[in-house]
Amino acid sequence: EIKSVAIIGCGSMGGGMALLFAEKGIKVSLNDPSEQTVNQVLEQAKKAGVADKVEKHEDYADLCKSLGSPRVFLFSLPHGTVGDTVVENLHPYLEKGDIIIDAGNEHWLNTQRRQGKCLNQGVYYVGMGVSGGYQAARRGPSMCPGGQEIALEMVMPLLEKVCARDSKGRPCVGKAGNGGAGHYIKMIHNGIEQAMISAVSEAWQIMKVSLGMGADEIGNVFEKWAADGELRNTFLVNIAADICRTKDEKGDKVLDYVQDKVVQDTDETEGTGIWSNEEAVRLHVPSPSLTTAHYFRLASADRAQRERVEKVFGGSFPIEKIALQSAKEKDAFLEDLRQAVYAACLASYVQGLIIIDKADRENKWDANYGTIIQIWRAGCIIQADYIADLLENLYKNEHGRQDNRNLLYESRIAEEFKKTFPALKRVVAKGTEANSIIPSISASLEYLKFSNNLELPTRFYEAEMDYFGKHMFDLKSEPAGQPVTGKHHFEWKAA
Ligand SMILES: O=C(O)[C@H](O)[C@@H](O)[C@H](O)[C@H](O)COP(=O)(O)O
Repeated sequence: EIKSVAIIGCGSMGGGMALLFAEKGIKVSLNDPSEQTVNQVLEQAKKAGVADKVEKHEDYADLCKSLGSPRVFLFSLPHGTVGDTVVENLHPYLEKGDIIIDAGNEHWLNTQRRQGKCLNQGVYYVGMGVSGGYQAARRGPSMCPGGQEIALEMVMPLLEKVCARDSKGRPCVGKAGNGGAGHYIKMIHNGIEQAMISAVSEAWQIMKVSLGMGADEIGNVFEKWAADGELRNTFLVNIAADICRTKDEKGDKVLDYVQDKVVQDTDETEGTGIWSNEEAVRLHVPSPSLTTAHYFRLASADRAQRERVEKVFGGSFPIEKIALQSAKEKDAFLEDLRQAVYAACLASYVQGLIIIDKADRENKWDANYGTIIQIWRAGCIIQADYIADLLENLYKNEHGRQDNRNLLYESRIAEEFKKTFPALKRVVAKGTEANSIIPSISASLEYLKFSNNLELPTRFYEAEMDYFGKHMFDLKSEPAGQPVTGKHHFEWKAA
């Protein structure tokens, strides 16, 4: 049984997990290049009454000596080369059977590379997505470990001690799959997270600007949405109500002085938001809800550019009121808005899970979809009870499946989209009329429209590409899925 763990990287996530492990009786050895950061955790450990369980170690030799067997090292580090440097510096002190758990938002290819490298030394390397933000790291996060079966088997009891649990008390941790599956699935979680946050934010602005509602009234609507129905206990809707109501010590609404930009280093080329969308494109998975949300984030991040463009345009396109004649009409529109946000959230899940399925086939991770849904049931940012129930039932007996797991093939999913489609369309129609900014909600509508249509305007798209590029088209008469496609070209010239 694992009774001790070394935490390398004691920032908000690592520090939170250190205290959590200590509270569960695990002996914790801390290491972080910043003395101040380590001392902060030691201070918090004192306050939490677990000072006897937590100690700091400046060098790796000392850190390794402090651990019982099997020795477990948990990394909470920024993605990129830092992880390689730590593995390199730990290398001389590592022994056969040691286990490294990388709990950062690392790129799955880096994880797989390090898994291979460490295995040469008989050291196991688990790439684990940890979700729920710093609050969850302290009280019990959702965890998505992937890697060698034997290592997952060994660490699971430790992780189940500290993980989030769902409303039925079930642990939100499980074997996500082998290789880099754990970090890959967390990466896609973050892509879905961005799309859901975008949809909730778009709904917020429609209520605030186009319906002229006050912060408390909007907070009440979010609370109502999170209490029951398709958005019940959706984490991002739960916190949306809090955000609308949060006041500072002077009694001012904090949201009122938050700048409208999602912080993103404009020269940042890494990060789960970027990678998840690169994967969508690379694997040919149409994921407009995810990708649009990411572009929206990028556009927001470069405020200076927006200010300059606003000047060139002589102002932005004014967001207008949505004319609603009565309280009854307003309630009906708010209900449409609720369904539209739900449809955008479900579309994000569907797109994300199709990406995971394609990558899983490519990398033979033997990902377990029932487990993925259980991991996302609580403690994580995309937690959404109704969607989890829906998918849990679908994935009940998923093992041994042959065909690809495209959730759009599921009649149960089709029913949900058909049910919400009219409301989603009305919101996009009224929102577009009022110049509301609804990139993810409208992208989700387009996604539903082009995903089941057999007369797409892409016929003309292909004709244009064949006209100038000899792109070779299929014939309408040829059944879809023909082994060889694109056999026909025509020398287009107006007769
Ligand atoms: O589950 C979580 O706790 C979040 O998904 C977290 O891991 C995520 O990375 C940041 O919220 C996004 O931040 P950036 O996209 O700015 O890295």
